[in-house]
Amino acid sequence: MQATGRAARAARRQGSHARGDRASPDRPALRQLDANTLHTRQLEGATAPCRCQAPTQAACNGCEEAEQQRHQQAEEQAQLYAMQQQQRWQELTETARPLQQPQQQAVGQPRALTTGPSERVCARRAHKGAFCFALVPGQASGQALEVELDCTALAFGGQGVCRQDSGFVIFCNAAFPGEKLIACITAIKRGHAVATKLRTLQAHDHAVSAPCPHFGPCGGCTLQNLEYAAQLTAKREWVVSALQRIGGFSQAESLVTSVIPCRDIFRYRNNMRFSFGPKGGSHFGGPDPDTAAEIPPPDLALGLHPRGSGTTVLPVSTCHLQHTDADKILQIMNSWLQTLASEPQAAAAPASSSSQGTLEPSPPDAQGAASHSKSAAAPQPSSSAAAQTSNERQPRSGFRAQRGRRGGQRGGRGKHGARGSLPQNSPQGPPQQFLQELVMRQGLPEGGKPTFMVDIITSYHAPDRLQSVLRTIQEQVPTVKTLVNTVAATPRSRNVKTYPISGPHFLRQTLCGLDFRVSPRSFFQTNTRQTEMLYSTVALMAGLKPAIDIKQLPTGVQQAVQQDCKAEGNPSGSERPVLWDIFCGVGTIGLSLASQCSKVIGIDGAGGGITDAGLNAHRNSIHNAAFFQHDLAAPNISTKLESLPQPDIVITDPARAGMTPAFLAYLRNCGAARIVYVSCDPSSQARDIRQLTAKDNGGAQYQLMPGIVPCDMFPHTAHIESVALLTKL
Ligand SMILES: C[S@@+](CC[C@H](N)C(=O)[O-])C[C@H]1O[C@@H](n2cnc3c(N)ncnc32)[C@H](O)[C@@H]1O
Repeated sequence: MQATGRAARAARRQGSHARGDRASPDRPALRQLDANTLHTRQLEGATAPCRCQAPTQAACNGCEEAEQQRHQQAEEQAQLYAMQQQQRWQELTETARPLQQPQQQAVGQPRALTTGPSERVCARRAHKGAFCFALVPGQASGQALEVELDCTALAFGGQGVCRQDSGFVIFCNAAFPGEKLIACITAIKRGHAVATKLRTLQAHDHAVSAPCPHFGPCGGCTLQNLEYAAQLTAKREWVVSALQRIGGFSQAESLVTSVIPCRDIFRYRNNMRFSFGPKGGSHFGGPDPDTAAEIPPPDLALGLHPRGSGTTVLPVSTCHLQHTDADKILQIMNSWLQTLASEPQAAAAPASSSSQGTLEPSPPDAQGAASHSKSAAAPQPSSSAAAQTSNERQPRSGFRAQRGRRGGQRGGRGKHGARGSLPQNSPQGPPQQFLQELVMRQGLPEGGKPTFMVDIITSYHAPDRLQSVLRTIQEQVPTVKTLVNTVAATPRSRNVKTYPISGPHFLRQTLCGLDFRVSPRSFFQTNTRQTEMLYSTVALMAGLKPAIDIKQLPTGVQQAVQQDCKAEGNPSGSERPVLWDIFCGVGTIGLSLASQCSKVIGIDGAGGGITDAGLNAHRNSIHNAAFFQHDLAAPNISTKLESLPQPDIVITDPARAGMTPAFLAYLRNCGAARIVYVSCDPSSQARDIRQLTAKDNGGAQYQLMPGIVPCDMFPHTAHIESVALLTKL
């Protein structure tokens, strides 16, 4: 079993080889591949991007093999868990008693545990990378275990940590330090159990009332009822703890500064993604998502996923993290949805979907008068090559509102979801099969007056069906300057096209004194103002001048980045360093520092972002920056980058997964004097730092400098950004 597990892990780490290519993954044919050539694979009824390097689906066989090994390993693990469960169960039942009446609480009704062929269900869920709900052999149907817990800490991800006298840990949702509560055990895992809060016996130490009416059931904010100062304390602790546990830095407590707080803790998000889906409050006590297809189709709702469910949608009328104008748009969309529900199906579905959008352009303004007048008549798809969505690195929460694989009627590929083909002019179906997501992005052009881009994501192109609601939005919310319609066969589809409907086909953002354009599916940091704090910290760690007055940073952070990091002066010794902006998005970090560098090289896997980055250099008259599209997770990445000028400073800002071992090995050899590591996941950051600082790991060894700076980009959510400086020994 161990050998199988190792093989599967190795296959996953390295990516698989194309047929007949096992011995030579660096063959020239493969070197030409880039992110556009990535294909998808089919796993458990859902399409997922395949990370292997085969040029086509047909050429790929390794990933399939690795998946089979992963399945086998998961099954073996599930059997092991089943044995361990019995033992854990006894430990838990000492303090537990059967739940008499399942109770409906704000946090959700406990899921009834059922007797059944638990091994089969366990194995099935384990395949998907998730664990089973505790289906314990011998437990009577409808019974769950109620336990009294004391919460002592908040774990990364926002779960309350409740330690039993024996030391056994139960993670409980919606539990906060200092709180005494009653909870229901929902899963027992290898070293811990998972519980759902039923009711509070004694409030937690820093309780405040949450202003949002959807707080509780909504899966978006999880910390809104925790005082902001306590949120910051917990977030700093997550960074410290990851460095200790995963990075192996026992003195981490003294390495991490206080958190840079966010000035505006509400209405700070410039990007919100709401889902259309079957209406649901809480997953617990509701239908099993795996068997949802067997129950009658629920009502269609627009909102965020409730806590604990990735398949149903909690209807929301407001979100306190977005601008009030975005609330208005949300309400217009919700009213429209109600009218659709009350209309007979035929009325909602015009006979032909082939006509083009005929929406009246919004009144011309300084920003987009020209494109307003022509785009509605002849919508042209934007590039379908971009591999990333605008939300690529957003927190895994209600905000990243993606439907699950089998979410009732609209999950899976469905009839329009044939691999590789994007449905056009499909026969009209019910709204459930048409509407996928509503994305609202807020721009901040020079002058500081917000503008909005509204993107309705549908499973096929039928602009007539959106015309009435888009017209209402334009009439009632004048700050909406851009309307687009993205067509994606499935929510996770990579084969997508964005059709402009009205207004300029991009958003404008002012950041660090520069003017950026951001296309509908390009990444941009979600908290624009706080991004200036983040980038200024990055600049100081790189030994460069920040865009803001350093006095805006907390005193502890100022001291750390100026003194402890000895960030004054240029580390490379050369007058103007060569700076690499790795995972550069639309080029924001590199371009904001370009005036202090001899060259800026930006690299990202998303073609759309790279195109924007080039245009951004041009619109800001920056001539010493160049941007390249490369998949930095490719095993042969070093050969693709060898022709670029060597960096003095590397700024790396990967997505949540962090960097691959192959790319980390490349970084150790790239010769940079400094690596500034920006991350939105302390765990993957700590893991990668461990790789870069390890002795005898090949290439140069880096040392982690004191003054790791957490920066709160996402108040009220269980997410934290952190910036670390590594210098070459
Ligand atoms: C967190 S964003 C950072 C963007 C940018 N630094 C910023 O501050 O706006 C992460 C970026 O990594 C890119 N990315 C994710 N996986 C990648 C891969 N395998 N290869 C190259 N780029 C990747 C995404 O396209 C995205 O732009």
